[in-house]
Amino acid sequence: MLPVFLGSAVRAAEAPAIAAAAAAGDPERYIARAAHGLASVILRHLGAAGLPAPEVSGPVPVRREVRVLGGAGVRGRRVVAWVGPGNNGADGLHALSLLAARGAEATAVLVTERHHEPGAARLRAAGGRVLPASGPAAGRALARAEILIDAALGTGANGGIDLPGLEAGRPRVPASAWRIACDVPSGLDADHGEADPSVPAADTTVTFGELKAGLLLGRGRSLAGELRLVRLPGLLDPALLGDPAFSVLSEREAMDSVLSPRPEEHKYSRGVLGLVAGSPAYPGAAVLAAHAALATGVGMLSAFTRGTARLTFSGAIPEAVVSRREDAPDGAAASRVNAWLVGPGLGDEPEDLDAARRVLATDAPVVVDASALAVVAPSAEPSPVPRLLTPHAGELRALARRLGADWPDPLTRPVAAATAAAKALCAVVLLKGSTTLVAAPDGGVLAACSAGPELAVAGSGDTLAGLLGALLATHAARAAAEGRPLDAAELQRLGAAGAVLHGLAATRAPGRGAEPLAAGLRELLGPR
Ligand SMILES: NC(=O)C1=CN([C@@H]2O[C@H](COP(=O)(O)OP(=O)(O)OC[C@H]3O[C@@H](n4cnc5c(N)ncnc54)[C@H](OP(=O)(O)O)[C@@H]3O)[C@@H](O)[C@H]2O)[C@@H](O)CC1
Ligand SMILES: Nc1ncnc2c1ncn2[C@@H]1O[C@H](COP(=O)(O)OP(=O)(O)O)[C@@H](O)[C@H]1O
Repeated sequence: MLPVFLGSAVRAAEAPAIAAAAAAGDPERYIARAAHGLASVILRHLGAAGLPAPEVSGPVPVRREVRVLGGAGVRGRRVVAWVGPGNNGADGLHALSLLAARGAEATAVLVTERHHEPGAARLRAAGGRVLPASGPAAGRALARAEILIDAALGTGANGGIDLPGLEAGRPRVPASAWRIACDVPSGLDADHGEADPSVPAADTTVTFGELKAGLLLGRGRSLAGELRLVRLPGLLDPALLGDPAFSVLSEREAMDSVLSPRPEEHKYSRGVLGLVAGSPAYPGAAVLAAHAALATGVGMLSAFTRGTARLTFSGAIPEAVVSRREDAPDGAAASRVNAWLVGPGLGDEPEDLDAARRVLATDAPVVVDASALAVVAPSAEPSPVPRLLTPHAGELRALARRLGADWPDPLTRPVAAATAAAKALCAVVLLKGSTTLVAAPDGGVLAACSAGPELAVAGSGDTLAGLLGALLATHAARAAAEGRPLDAAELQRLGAAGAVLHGLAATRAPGRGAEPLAAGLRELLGPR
């Protein structure tokens, strides 16, 4: 898991080391190291060697398009940096001088009058140019740029960007230029990912010290592009850094959460999922959830649906045992259920909501999705097995309204919103979005960043719900065999794993829309 911190926490945690370096007569110690990391990422991208490897992480487990420039080597490459007034600009100047020393045609475009003079002097000494943004030479350099480094503002940015040089230069950069942000795209809020329309988008962001939450939340997810982390050992004071805002689950960790059946297992020992879903108005959601559960791997699917949805469901999912809705959760077909999924296409008639309430009153693990969220009530006590709730931002807002809860807004403060809801409801709350956050009642948050916008289709949430139901059922069965219940931490991890797998499945799906996602999941997980 990769920890992610608020940008403001990283900024606070670097202050003592920076002050100490300055007091020791070495004020540029960390700037030089950050610049070395930035230049090294650019050189590697160009297939050029020349700098000893810094601590650069491999790609962060966040779904991105990686842009590759044609050609090889750095010699003669036209690299231009927007350079601002603070240390971010200083990083850019130092990185440019490293590239200039290796033969790049390096140009700093000063977007403010104030800038880091030693960095500018070093760039000139290495053969690079330093130009004011207002002059014609800067315009010409920008118009020919192959690589554009955004070093205008870093974590010291406050308010909207007011950098006339940046504003004027932006339209003149060729669309083909590789845009690389130094630490954060200029003007992006590094805590929450808020950004006004003036924030320039990057293809790649090279960030320093630790990953900043704003790069993964809100607009940051698309503005930051591919992420590279350059660690600067000794820079950050752990006491000031505090706990991560959240941690990103890797693909490997997600894949490892899927249990393979043991040779001696039978359908009941493997895990039975009780599916309370589908209604005459929404028969398809139950089918989508069922396909995803079967693709993830359950021993048996016991579905409880009503009206004409029963026929639709039986026809589509021949291996499921299909019962009447009123038989959940007490009928014979429910006796072996290890975990429940309630909600996809459930409907909101009184009988639908009654069924959801009955399932929530059991002490089996349950995924609560879609309209079943309407029966969730606050709880002072955790149930023996916590619930996994799967709202998107709109559903979480509706839940807060119904309960009269004063939770932060899930769109602008998703980490705080999911955490507040998890605490108030004593449940694991999986807040769906382009970055999906999974909060546990004890306050820890995990994140899944594998999803792309192709998941923004009706029915993809039903697929996620089925996937999550299968993970819960198989793990609950395994835990029961070991004589223990699933705890909140396990449920949270399974929630995050499911969200990561959902995003990965979309990359393997044979077509667009929600229906092919289950095939993508089968392809991803192989026979289980
Ligand atoms: N420190 C280190 O050794 C290390 C730090 N690192 C690097 O330092 C970066 C942080 O540097 P930083 O603290 O100097 O802040 P930075 O983001 O460059 O800008 C602040 C300047 O911009 C100005 N300004 C602010 N908002 C503005 C606006 N809206 N419109 C216009 N101007 C605005 C602001 O002016 P002020 O408002 O204070 O008058 C101030 O002059 C960090 O992101 C990383 O890249 C790495 O090298 C690792 C080691
Ligand atoms: N822009 C996006 N990028 C990545 N994932 C997305 C995006 N939009 C939606 N998703 C994912 O798609 C799913 C949509 O779920 P939901 O809104 O419940 O849809 P439905 O109920 O119609 O099936 C969620 O898992 C969400 O995280």
